[in-house]
Amino acid sequence: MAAVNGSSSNIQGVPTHVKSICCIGAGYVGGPTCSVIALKCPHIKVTIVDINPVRIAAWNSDVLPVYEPGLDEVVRECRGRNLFFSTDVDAAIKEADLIFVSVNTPTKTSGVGKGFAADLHYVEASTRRIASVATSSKIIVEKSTVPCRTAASMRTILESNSTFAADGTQISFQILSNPEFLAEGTAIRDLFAPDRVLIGSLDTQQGKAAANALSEVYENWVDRSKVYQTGLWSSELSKLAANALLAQRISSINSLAAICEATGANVDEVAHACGLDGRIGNKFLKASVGFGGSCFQKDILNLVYLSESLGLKEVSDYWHQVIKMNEYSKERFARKVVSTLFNTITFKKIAVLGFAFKKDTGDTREAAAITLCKYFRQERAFIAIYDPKVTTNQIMLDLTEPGVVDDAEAVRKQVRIATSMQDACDDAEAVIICTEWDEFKNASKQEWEAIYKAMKKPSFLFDGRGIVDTKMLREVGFKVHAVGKGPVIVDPVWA
Ligand SMILES: NC(=O)c1ccc[n+]([C@@H]2O[C@H](COP(=O)([O-])OP(=O)(O)OC[C@H]3O[C@@H](n4cnc5c(N)ncnc54)[C@H](O)[C@@H]3O)[C@@H](O)[C@H]2O)c1
Ligand SMILES: O=c1ccn([C@@H]2O[C@H](COP(=O)(O)OP(=O)(O)O[C@H]3O[C@H](CO)[C@@H](O)[C@H](O)[C@H]3O)[C@@H](O)[C@H]2O)c(=O)[nH]1
Repeated sequence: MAAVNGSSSNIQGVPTHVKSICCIGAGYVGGPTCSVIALKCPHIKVTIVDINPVRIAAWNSDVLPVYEPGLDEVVRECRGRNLFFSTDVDAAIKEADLIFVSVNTPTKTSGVGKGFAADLHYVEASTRRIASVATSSKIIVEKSTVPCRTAASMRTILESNSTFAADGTQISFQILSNPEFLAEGTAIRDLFAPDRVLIGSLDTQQGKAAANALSEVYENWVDRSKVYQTGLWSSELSKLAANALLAQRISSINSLAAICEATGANVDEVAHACGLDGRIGNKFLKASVGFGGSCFQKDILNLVYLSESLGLKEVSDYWHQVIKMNEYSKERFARKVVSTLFNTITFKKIAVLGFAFKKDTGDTREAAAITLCKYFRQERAFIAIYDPKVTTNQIMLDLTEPGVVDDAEAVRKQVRIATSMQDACDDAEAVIICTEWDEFKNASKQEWEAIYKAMKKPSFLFDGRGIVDTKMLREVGFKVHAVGKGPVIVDPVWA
């Protein structure tokens, strides 16, 4: 293996051929994204750093902190070769000629913009760290999802604090926006073959040179035609816009699911019929209990806040409705469970299949299952949860109300973590499918028969993801409710 280190050439202080990359933030984005860069660019040294030593230790172990199909193989191939995970943030900053800032940007929980605006203090801390330790010119890349014009704040911080290199020349920073579009569960596939790579830069010679240097990194495996260079603000806004448009489709189909249930129409048929129109397209029209994940809600709230700050109240109200519809979908589903179980689930056992916000990830951020389980807890049900990837600790943490005395103990009494579908469903009155894991989707008729046999009668099944064969399950004996597919048939004479 050739040496991966070495200094790069530059145009007016902008590194033009990237040799060393630092990624600040070893999370769901920084870890997989920069591991794939290391795999595809063996001539570049990639160091992923984080202030969280537990996370870094996990990245250096056999059990990575992020579950993603294909990620283990990527990391195994490059780690120790040109991919390194470290807590030494300063050393990695100093060595790099390009730095990805890939830290978390959660919704603010206090202060101005509470509940809507993005909390940018992790981005600012990283930027200040770069400014204080850098001893050479660098390209700084916003990978985190940020509000429009964040790059301007970063630039001000960097320029106000920039120092001199060893040869006496002032060091300079070029800021790029390069939002990430990967979806969890398919991150490696998405990174290997992205629909597009978006790079925003200032419209200056140095800005363009920096954008070209980053483009050159991606062109090691992505066709140049897929790299789209724009202005900085368009790039920042495009990330929020893309997520808002995707989430809007889900809220739209979920609103139609409610109409389907009231009329007897089938939402899958409606989605298919609409999706056949090339202008509409068939993707992202799967009705569900509601969308989850760390991004959609956070980024739309960010867009709502941005619009309101700009005095665009109607625009802000418009996007806020996407979130409200999602909340309504989750609540409508939970209410359906209670009303179908004869208006009470107190002391009844409810089996919840799936806790992650989607399949093929262990991530539970904003998962619909959390909202449902909290609702069931308030109705004083006993809950048995099975998820193939989410840990017991994570589930207990997610269901415990912060600040409520003894709630952790109460959760332990009310919630049991099961080891299999069958284990969760034994003696239950109802099964609730919250995540579309293949294990649930592909369960055989015999498996469902065994589950049915072990449940209380009547046995109800609520499919929040539209994945099971409702006809087959009705043959087995279940009373089935699937989102957007008509009313629950409790008594066959009503059929
Ligand atoms: N999760 C996704 O699928 C996804 C996809 C696209 C974009 N994004 C965006 O990417 C960003 C990161 O998301 P994530 O899911 O990876 O978050 P994450 O919480 O999993 O990871 C962020 C990491 O940054 C670290 N960090 C925070 N401040 C730091 C600092 N000053 N120095 C070093 N490390 C620091 C944290 O310890 C954490 O490990 C967010 O802005 C998010 O909106 C996420
Ligand atoms: O037709 C659909 C598609 C998705 N979902 C749900 O929507 C949520 C989000 O799914 P998905 O978008 O596949 O996963 P994320 O990892 O949240 O990815 C989104 O958020 C990322 C973070 O910004 C972006 O990078 C991705 O492009 C964007 O798809 C999940 O709960 C899904 O179950 C539906 O209910 N119906």
